[in-house]
Amino acid sequence: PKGRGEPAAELAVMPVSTVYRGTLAHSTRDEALQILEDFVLGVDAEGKIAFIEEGQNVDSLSQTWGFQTSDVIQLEQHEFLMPGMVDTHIHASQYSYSGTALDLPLLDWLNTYTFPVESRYKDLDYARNVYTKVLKRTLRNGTTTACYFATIHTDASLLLGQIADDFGQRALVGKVCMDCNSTVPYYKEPLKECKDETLRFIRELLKKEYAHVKPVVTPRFAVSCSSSLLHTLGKIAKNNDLHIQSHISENKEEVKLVKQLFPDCKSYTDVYLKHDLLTDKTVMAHGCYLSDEELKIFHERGAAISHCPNSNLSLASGMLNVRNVLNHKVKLGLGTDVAGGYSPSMLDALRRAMDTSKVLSMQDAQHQTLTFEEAFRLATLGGSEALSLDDQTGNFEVGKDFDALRVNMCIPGGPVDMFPGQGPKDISLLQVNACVFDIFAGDDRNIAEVFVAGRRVVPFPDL
Ligand SMILES: Nc1nc2[nH]cnc2c(=O)[nH]1
Ligand SMILES: [Zn+2]
Repeated sequence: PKGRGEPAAELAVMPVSTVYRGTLAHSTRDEALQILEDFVLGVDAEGKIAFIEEGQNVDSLSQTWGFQTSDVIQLEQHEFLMPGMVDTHIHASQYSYSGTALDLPLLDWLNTYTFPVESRYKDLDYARNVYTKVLKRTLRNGTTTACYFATIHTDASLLLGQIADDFGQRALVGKVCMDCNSTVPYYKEPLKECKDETLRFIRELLKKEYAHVKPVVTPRFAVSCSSSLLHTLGKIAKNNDLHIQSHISENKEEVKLVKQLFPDCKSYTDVYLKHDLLTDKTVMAHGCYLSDEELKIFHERGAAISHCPNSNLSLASGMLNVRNVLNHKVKLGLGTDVAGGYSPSMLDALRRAMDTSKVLSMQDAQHQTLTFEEAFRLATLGGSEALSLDDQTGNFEVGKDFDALRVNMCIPGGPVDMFPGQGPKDISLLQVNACVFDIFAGDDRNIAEVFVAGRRVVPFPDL
């Protein structure tokens, strides 16, 4: 296979620009967490992974790929590289009030806090300030790919795309579509305007030809959208082969309301299915109350779920049974769902996913608890699969983009204490594993560098 021995012919002409040597931790199809001790990883001039080989081969690799062994970046024993994390569901516009306003259930929360705040993004200066901060905050926390909800405002949504490109994050950006809102009537668009503006958003964002920022068709959720709008958006996504994102079965009241609003549909899933919104490029947030039958439809369509455990707990919405979703072979990633979730950190999402699974285990002794390794996979490779971006990112594979975090568990003033061995030669595999597992207790202080497609995006350059 490529990257094991000789470079593939088509890669041979591409010189490597950076080579790392040390511990790599990532997920594969077969292994939730694979820890490769003393490996070398080469990144080519296009930011793609050129080779991944055992460290002892460094001399022959240097000849094959034309680099100096003295230029190899040696990671310390308390450092490792892991894939950048994929936030499959985050409301960039809600970052301005994250950490507050978590005292109401979903529908009241939307009406009381969310819609009034989102209406402010008509003001591009307001939008620029919040969107710049959310980009910096998520990147610093190791989110190399984010799937964003913006607001109903086209120009502010385009601005979010531009800021993501400026900072170098891989992003799907959605202009929010909603034509129903009886409680906060100033925050919606008439159907025709919503359609025209969505088309303008897609056209203008694609015209920019950003390397890693793409539009995603974004009906807010079935409650906020007429059947005509849902049909229109299904068609737009199909005609332009675009991603789709929305919310589904997050909260019991919401599920009840959707049943009333769409009496001809068999289930919440059926609403999206009937409107051509359930494709292999769809990611639906939450899904706490999906039936097994609905999960089967997700599997058949290749549609994904974004598990947002912080939000599910903070808004007391429900608990997704991740084990059941995985058993149905439905694509699954993690989302922060800022600001229903109070933390923009994917490490927090990883921890909350495990907490939720442990609560389910307390309630049902038969429940098979999610492991750290599985949660790690959901935060990285699982997320890239959920967004159908796993051909480009999600783990360390030759040919994929180098989206990576350089993690340092011994950062001065950091949140965890490490007790490493005496030196690189003495370190046992157990200690290497312990180092990787410590990221579970780590935070952004431990994320020393962040790379997207080979470009170093953290620490921030002076923009
Ligand atoms: N958590 C959450 N759920 C939603 N359902 C519809 N809109 C939203 C939102 O903004 N956040
Ligand atoms: Zn959401």
